[in-house]
Amino acid sequence: MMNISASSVFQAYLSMTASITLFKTMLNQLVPQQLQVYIVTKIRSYFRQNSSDITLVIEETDGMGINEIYTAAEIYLSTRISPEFQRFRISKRPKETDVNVKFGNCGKITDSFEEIELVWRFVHESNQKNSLRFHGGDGDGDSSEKRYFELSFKKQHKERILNRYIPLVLTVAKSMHSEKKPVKLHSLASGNIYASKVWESVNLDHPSTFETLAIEPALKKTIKEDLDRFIKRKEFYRRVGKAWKRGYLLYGPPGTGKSSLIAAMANYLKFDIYDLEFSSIKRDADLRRLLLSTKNRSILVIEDIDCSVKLPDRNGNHPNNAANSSKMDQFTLGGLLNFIDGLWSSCGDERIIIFTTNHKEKLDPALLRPGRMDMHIHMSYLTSESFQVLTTNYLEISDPNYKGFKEVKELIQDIQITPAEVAEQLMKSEDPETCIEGLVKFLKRKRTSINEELEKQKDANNNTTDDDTQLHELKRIKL
Ligand SMILES: Nc1ncnc2c1ncn2[C@@H]1O[C@H](COP(=O)(O)OP(=O)(O)OP(=O)(O)O)[C@@H](O)[C@H]1O
Repeated sequence: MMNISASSVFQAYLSMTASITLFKTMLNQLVPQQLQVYIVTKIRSYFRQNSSDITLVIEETDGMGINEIYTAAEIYLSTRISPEFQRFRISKRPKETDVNVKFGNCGKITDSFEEIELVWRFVHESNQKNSLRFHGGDGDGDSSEKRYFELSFKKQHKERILNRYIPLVLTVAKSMHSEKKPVKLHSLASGNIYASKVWESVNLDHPSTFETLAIEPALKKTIKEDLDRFIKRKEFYRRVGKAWKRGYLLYGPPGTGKSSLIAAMANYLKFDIYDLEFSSIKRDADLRRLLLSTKNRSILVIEDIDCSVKLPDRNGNHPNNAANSSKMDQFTLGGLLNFIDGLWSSCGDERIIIFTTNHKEKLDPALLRPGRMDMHIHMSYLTSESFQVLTTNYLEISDPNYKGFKEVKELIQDIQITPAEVAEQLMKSEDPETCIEGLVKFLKRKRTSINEELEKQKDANNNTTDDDTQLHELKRIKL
């Protein structure tokens, strides 16, 4: 038996390392870089590729911009990482809840589709380091770097892969992406009044959800069902030839949760919000440009429609008599309505538009015409049931018989109080009992002041009626 000592193994290792180093140096000196890359690529593809196979190359960019298939593949393949992988890339953007895990040092990723075996590879070429390597790093953004996926499969499946598998990858990635993406709030960038307005966005940081919303449970259910139906009905809208959009009018006193409901809808659907402030728009042309730059799957919000701008009527008659101003610089109600009904909604998909107002009665009837706003939602004062939602959220108390609740509910029935007012009281202490005691006192004070005001009005009108029913009705008038 041959006796091999540790030192002889070590010597052999040293000489082999020296030979490899010498070979590499000679290769680098004698063979130009680009030729090296070419040779390595050829050798690699020779070993990898079977002649009956075909390989699709999906580059990160197509020379003009991001290649959507590349981005989709990255997202899609993150779900296909097998347990034997040893190297991963992880990332997390602000407001994202999950950590994104992508493959790193990638040998190959196998997938199957309709019993077709597919092999994905991720390739990262970097000319900067004179090397070609399989790599998963994000790199430093150097333009000499090239990243792409290779997708290999049997030639005969080419049509099925191109027509069915790739679209599937795109769809899966789209839904995964929209689930994870933070909801954005776009508003008009302020600045030079002469410059064109543009949208600027921040992450919507509004924690409101349907669970935290203190509104009548039946109304909540109706709104959620309406949204669900809207989202599912792409084919329906197409069939009946209507733009895939839905309009909601939210009306009710300040502090009843109109803005909170909008945020809850956006969080529920994962739709971005475009907050359109009318007062900063001067012409139809600006409105058109801004609306056309909104994205699909979004909610366009126009708050306080009754007071944001003095809307001219459909014939262009301005309330302040705009006889002097040319029609070109006017922002007209017609311009807005045409866009809601026409061009804007039909050149995009999954559009929601929401108007809010504290005074529905002041709105131009053209806005309220049937078919324009699909659903009118009345946001009303607090009820016993919605009070319970607030206590669950603010005090973490869901027991309907908790000390003091009975009294609060009786007072709520007697006077009109907004969720915002009660929410404020419930935040005054960390101790629930103290909060409820404070709320009872607040509601009693409010009731007293309402009664006093009513008495004053009665005296002023010389109204001596003792009719209790009338007094009760008067009590429901909000101060
Ligand atoms: N229905 C509600 N459910 C839960 N919280 C509410 C509700 N209504 C109001 N609030 C609380 O009051 C605050 C103000 O409410 P919000 O801005 O949504 O009311 P609004 O009706 O839009 O008022 P405005 O008409 O003045 O814009 C919210 O941040 C929220 O904390």
